[in-house]
Amino acid sequence: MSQDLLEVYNLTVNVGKFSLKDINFSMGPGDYVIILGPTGCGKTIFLESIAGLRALNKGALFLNGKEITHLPPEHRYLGFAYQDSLLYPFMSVKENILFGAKARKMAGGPEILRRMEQLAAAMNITHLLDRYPRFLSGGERQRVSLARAILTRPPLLLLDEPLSALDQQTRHAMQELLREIHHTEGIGIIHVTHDFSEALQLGKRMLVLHDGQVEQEGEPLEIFYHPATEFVAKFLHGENLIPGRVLRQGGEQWFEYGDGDFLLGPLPKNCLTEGLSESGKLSTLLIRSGSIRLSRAAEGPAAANCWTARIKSVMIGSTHVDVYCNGNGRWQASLSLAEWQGLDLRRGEQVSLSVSPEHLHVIAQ
Ligand SMILES: Nc1ncnc2c1ncn2[C@@H]1O[C@H](COP(=O)(O)OP(=O)(O)OP(=O)(O)O)[C@@H](O)[C@H]1O
Repeated sequence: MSQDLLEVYNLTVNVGKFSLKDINFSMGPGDYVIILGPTGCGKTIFLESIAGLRALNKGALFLNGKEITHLPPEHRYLGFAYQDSLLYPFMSVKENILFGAKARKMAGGPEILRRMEQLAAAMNITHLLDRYPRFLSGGERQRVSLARAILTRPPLLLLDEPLSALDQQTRHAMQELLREIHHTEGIGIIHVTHDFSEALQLGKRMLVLHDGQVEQEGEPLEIFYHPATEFVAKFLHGENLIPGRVLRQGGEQWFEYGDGDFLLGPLPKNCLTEGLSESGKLSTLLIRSGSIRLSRAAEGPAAANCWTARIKSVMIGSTHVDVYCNGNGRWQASLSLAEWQGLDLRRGEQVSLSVSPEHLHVIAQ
């Protein structure tokens, strides 16, 4: 039986008025886990608790089956890269990168120097090795911090927004490098980010934190299309969130909104929080903007899950176009630039909007 790399039981940490509350979590040796959440939800405190930089008020931590709850940080041998780098100002870049290895009495050998040079080359910081941190840009400091955290091949790497200061091109290159390091070296990674597209690029698993608690856990795309709560839906920019009620008709369930004037469905079997249709409770429908089809206004009787609307505004991006429409509510549809050009539509024109039932997702309020 393969052992978990990290097990977290009922982790509770109080810092001033803030608390991380009863977090339970485990990950295998090769897992890449994303921690996502708004500012102040406790992402850094969570990483710091695992690293041993914050004492637990309650709970226990195990690394490779061994309890580390009370072990000092330097005996946990984890890698940690902070968002703001935290490099030692009186050490050169090279000395900073080698610092962790030195603390573990690994420095000096040709092998560790070769690895340092390889990492520096991969991160494009070879030319900076003799510089001091104050003469580096924010993005350069982040790359040095990452090289320092990875150098000793820790079993678990904790990354706190490690790519936030990088321009888009360097960020993509570093995401690629992180993926490669994770793949080839089998290092487990917990990566904190605000950026959902980064979560999609890197993580197979994601924890969404909210106010010190785990709000939802799962695969990033699954959470994107099927958020468990309104908070998660809104945090992941749920474009079309419509208040209404779930109705049972025959053996099927439908979503009624707009004071009972409109119906969408039947709802897919897997999208409901239990008992919603029986209780008649207010709930919220989510339709992702990419799941709404937009076409020139159709003639003839309206089909199921198809309605007429008028284009209110259009936002043209480099790869896709967001079209905002009014009709049976307010809607945002997202099209590829090529699709939009093919339709040749303007603001104020009438369009048909439609959605397939499998793209309807209901959240309890
Ligand atoms: N030393 C401290 N004393 C009191 N409160 C603190 C202390 N350190 C952090 N906090 C508070 O704990 C909460 C969680 O902080 P944390 O840094 O973990 O948030 P975060 O999710 O990492 O935020 P961000 O995305 O902005 O980095 C915040 O409200 C913060 O103000």
